[in-house]
This record gives sequence, structure tokens and C-alpha cells, in this order.
Amino acid sequence: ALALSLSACGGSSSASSTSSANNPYGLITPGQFRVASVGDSKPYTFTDSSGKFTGFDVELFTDVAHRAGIDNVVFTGQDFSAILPAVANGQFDVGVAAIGITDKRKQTVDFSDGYLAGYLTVLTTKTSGVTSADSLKGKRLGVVQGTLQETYAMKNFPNSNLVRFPDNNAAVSALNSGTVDAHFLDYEAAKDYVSKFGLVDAADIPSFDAPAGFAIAKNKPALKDALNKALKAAMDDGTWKRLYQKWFPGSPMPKQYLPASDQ
Ligand SMILES: NC(=O)CC[C@H](NC[C@@]1(O)OC[C@@H](O)[C@@H](O)[C@@H]1O)C(=O)O
Repeated sequence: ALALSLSACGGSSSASSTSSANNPYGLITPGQFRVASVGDSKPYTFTDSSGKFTGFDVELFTDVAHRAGIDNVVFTGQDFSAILPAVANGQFDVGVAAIGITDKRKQTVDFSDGYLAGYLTVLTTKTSGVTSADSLKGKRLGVVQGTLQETYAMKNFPNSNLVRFPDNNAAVSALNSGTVDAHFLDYEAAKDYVSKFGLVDAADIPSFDAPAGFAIAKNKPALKDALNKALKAAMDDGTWKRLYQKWFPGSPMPKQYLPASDQ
């Protein structure tokens, strides 16, 4: 009876829930997607003026969830570095935050197929003296802990002084108050901060080898297959293209996610 009541209350919070007849994807709460995201990466994932999560990744995942039969989707903001561990240990069903798929990250979690390939951007001010990736020597470069930007900067900008932040908000306020000379984040989010604070995009570095994917706990084949099937359907019927044009107007559109008729 105890085991029954445990599973009835939605499973434990330590190990990720197992699949069952009424819970084919092994969700923490049957019928609901608990999603870990970040609130300050507009227009990928962000909270609007009413505090509601929205953006390209949010609307794409919500569409994919609907196609997989789940319309109850709850987004919770986390520090980026907390997302993958929390998904791996069953505190969330999915991580959705422009999370690049890498072999290193696949040691902790599994991913859906990729859905967005773009650039990493060095964001700076008009007075920092940072005008390109090469001029980062001796400069204080902000990165969000746990991002590909952190890994890339450690490898490729060894002469810059890395300053680690929990999120973009903290890094960009440090940039605006002059306590760092630049911040290293995703292209579309950098573009939003450029328009918001009159900042400067000093360099765009391709990250096509690590397209963003939905992060899920390992060994959840039914969930992974359902997300991939739904993702492909969203691309094939032009939903992906519509959302890309809505959230990234004017940006070059990667071809690999367009309907066959557009290839
Ligand atoms: N929310 C974040 O801050 C994510 C930062 C960073 N995103 C990289 C990325 O997934 O962003 C979307 C696309 O441009 C991908 O090509 C890129 O690797 C990462 O995965 O570490």
C-alpha cells in the first residue's frame, strides 16, 4: 500500500520517475511537464512583464508538448548551471534554455534532437576598448557559470580575466556599471541587451556544432522519442519557421529545421 501511495503522489524527487501506463513519459507529476529554464535570455527564454515565461524556446517546447499530449507545462527559472543537475536528479522533467548539445553534457543528461544553431556573442560597451575577440587580452570578461561561453572562453581567451556570474542579469548590470569590460552570451540575447542598453556586439562566434536541444534525464526513451517526433512535426508543418520569424526577425535562418519544401 505504501509503494502504491508513493507512486500515486507523483513519485520521489531523488531518482527520475519511471514510466507506467498512466505516465508513459515517466513525468514527476503525470500529465504535467515541469520545465527548468532561465528568465533573462530574451528572446529565447524570458519572463514577460506579467512574469509569464515566453520566447522562442518556450513557445517551441509548449507546441512540442501539446503534440506529445501534454498541455500542462510549468516553467521555473533556475541559474543556468543548476538546470542539468536538476533534470538529471529528477527535480524537473525537461530543461529548456537554448542549451547546446555537447558530449560532455551528455554525461549528465540526454537531449532531444537539435532545434536551433547560432552564435556566441561578445557583448561590450562603447568605451571598454573591446572591439573584437582579439582585444579581450587583459580585459574582464563576464560569463554565466556552466555555459558553453565559459568553456569556450577558458580555452580560447586564456589571457582575459574571466568573471563568473549566475545569470545574464547580473553580468549585464556589471557591464553597465563598469565592473566587467564585456559579457559572453548568446547572439539573440546579446542583440536584445544591445537595443535595451545601447551596448555593442564586438564578436559573433559560430556554435553550429552544439545546436540547442531539450535536456531530459538519461534512460527515458519514451519521452525522448515523443519529443523528437513532435519536434520533427513542428518543423515539417512550418511551426518552427513561424516561431523563428516571430522571435528572431531579420536573423539568418538555418536551413536544417525548415520543411522539405523550403530546403
Ligand atoms: N541559456 C543560456 O545561457 C545558454 C547559453 C549557451 N547556449 C548556446 C547555444 O545553445 O545557444 C543557441 C544556439 O545558438 C546554439 O548553437 C548554441 O550552442 C549554452 O548552451 O551554454
